[in-house]
Amino acid sequence: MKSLVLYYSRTGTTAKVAHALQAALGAEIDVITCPRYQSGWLRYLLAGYDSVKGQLPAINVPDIAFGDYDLVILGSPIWTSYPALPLRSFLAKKPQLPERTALFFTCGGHSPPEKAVDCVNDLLPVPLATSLAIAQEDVAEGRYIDAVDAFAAKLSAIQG
Ligand SMILES: Cc1cc2nc3c(=O)[nH]c(=O)nc-3n(C[C@H](O)[C@H](O)[C@H](O)COP(=O)(O)O)c2cc1C
Repeated sequence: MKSLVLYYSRTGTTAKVAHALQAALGAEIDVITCPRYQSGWLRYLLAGYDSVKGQLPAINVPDIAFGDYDLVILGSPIWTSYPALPLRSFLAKKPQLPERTALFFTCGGHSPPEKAVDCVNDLLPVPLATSLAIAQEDVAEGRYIDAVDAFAAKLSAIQG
């Protein structure tokens, strides 16, 4: 079974979870980048402003045939209660994702992830197989490995 973890991360939290998930699944991994929000406070404010406006940024996406995978797991932070704009830009391009697509978010923990999960489901032709949300604080303090392992076990069962 061929699986791919594809993530966007502005400050490294989502990247940590993505790499732990890759290791747990023996998956391939790749990244979406977005120069517009790269680093610093001004870029943070811009990310928040654009997110409220729903203004989708230019992104760099790896040149991969996503449909060739049995399972693709998307990863992203939550911004203003929604998926971070670079993931929304990616989904707006209507990539050919496999039927089994899953999702994880990292978040500050001050807004429930349901709205962001619904937003991704609205942008996909087939509903997500499953999803996970992990708080940034838990990642920073190393309390995410059990959740990632449980998620990986669930994903392996989905893969069959
Ligand atoms: C512009 C912006 C808006 C955010 N909005 C939310 C939010 O609505 N709810 C929440 O729980 N966290 C929010 N966060 C916090 C991020 O989701 C959290 O810090 C995440 O783990 C960062 O992931 P990263 O390090 O991979 O970029 C926001 C962060 C940014 C930059």
